[in-house]
Amino acid sequence: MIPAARMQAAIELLDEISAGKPVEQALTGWARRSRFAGSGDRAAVRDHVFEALRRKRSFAAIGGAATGRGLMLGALRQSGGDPSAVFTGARHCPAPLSDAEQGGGRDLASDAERYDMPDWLWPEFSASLGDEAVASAAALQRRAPVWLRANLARKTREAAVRALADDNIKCDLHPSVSTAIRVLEGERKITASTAFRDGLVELQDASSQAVIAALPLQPGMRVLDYCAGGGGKSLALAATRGVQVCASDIDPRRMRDLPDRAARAGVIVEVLDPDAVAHAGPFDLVLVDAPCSGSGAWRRSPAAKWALTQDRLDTLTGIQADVLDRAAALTSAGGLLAYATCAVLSAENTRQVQDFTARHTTWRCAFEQSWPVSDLGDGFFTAHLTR
Ligand SMILES: C[S@@+](CC[C@H](N)C(=O)[O-])C[C@H]1O[C@@H](n2cnc3c(N)ncnc32)[C@H](O)[C@@H]1O
Repeated sequence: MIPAARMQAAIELLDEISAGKPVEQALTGWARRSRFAGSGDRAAVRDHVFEALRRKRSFAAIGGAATGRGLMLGALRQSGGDPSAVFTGARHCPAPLSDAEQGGGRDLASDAERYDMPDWLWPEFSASLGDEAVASAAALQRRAPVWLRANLARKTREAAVRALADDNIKCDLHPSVSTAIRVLEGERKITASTAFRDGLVELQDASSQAVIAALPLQPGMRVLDYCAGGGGKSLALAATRGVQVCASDIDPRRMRDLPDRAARAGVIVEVLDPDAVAHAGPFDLVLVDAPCSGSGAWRRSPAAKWALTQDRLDTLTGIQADVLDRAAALTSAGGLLAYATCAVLSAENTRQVQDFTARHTTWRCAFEQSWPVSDLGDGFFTAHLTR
C-alpha cells in the first residue's frame, strides 16, 4: 500500500471507531477484509489510528473536524506534511480536499486542547500532577516505549538482553528498575523470539515492574494478587525466590492464560476463583492492582482518555474503596496491604489511601510513591498499608 492508501484506511477506521466500534475490533476487521495489506501496512495503519486517537482533540482543531478525514488532515498539518500529496483522489487514496476543508482548521486555543485532554479533566489532571502535569500530558500524546521484564527465575537481565540480541532485538536497560529492559529496535519480533518463548522475558511496563520492586518480599511469604487480571504482576511476584503466590480476580476469565504463562516463566502461581479466595486468607501480603481510569497508560489505550467521564471516575473510586476494604480483611495482622493503580489522578491514589485510613483507623500508610508518565514508564501509583 502506498502511504496515502494507508491514510485512507486509517480515515475509514477512525470513522468506524467514532461511530462506536471498539478500536481492536475495528483494526482486526479491517485486517481480515484487506488481504492485500502486508504486516508493514497493518503496522502503519495501526500507528496512524493510535496517533490520531492520542491526539484527537488537537488534530481535530487543526484539521477542522473530528472525522477521520479531519483527524488525518490535522495530523498532516501538525507534522508539516503536504495534504495535497495525500488527498489526491487517486485509487484507494483520500478524495481531494473540498474548499471548506482547505480553509478549515484553526490554532489551538487552550492548554487542554494543546495537551489533548477533555476540558472537564484538565483541572483535576493538572492539580494531581502539579509540576509534572504538562510533561505527563505531552508524554501521553506520544507512542509508548516497549518494556520487557527480565524473568530472574530463568536468567539474569544481561543474559536476556544477549538472547534478544541473537534475534536482532536491540535493547537497553532501565536506569533504576533492575528487571526492566527497553526495546529499541525489533519490537514486532518479540513474541516469536527465543528469549520470549523460553520465558526469559515478559512484556510489562517499567513502572508496573517498579511497583513490584518496591514490595518488601521475603522468602516464605504468602502473597495474594487480588486483582490479577492477565497476571502480569502475579508472574513478577512469583519470580521472587521463595515467595508463594495466589492469584484471583472478580472475572476469572481474565486469568485464563495465566497457567500457560507461569509454565513458560518456570514459576508457580495458584489461581483461586473468587469464591475460594474469601476462605484462603490471611495472607502476609495482599496486592490490590485496582481497576482504575488507566490515565497513566492512556498512550497505550488512547480511546479510554475520551471515554472517561466524571460519573465513571466516581464509579471507579467507589469500586476501588470496596476492593481495598475486602482485601484488608484478607491481610494477616502483621501483614501488608499494597495498593496500586496505573492512574495519575489523586482521587484514585492519595485520596483513596486517605479515605481508607479514615475508614479503618487501625491502619496507616507506611509508604507511598507515584511515577509520572515518561519515557521511563507509564504513570503509576502505589501505597503500602499496615496496621
Ligand atoms: C488493573 S487490572 C489488573 C491488571 C493486572 N494486575 C496486571 O498486572 O496485568 C484490574 C483488575 O481488577 C479486577 N477487578 C475489578 N473489580 C474487582 C473486585 N471487586 N475484586 C477483584 N478484582 C476486581 C478486574 O477484573 C481487572 O482484571
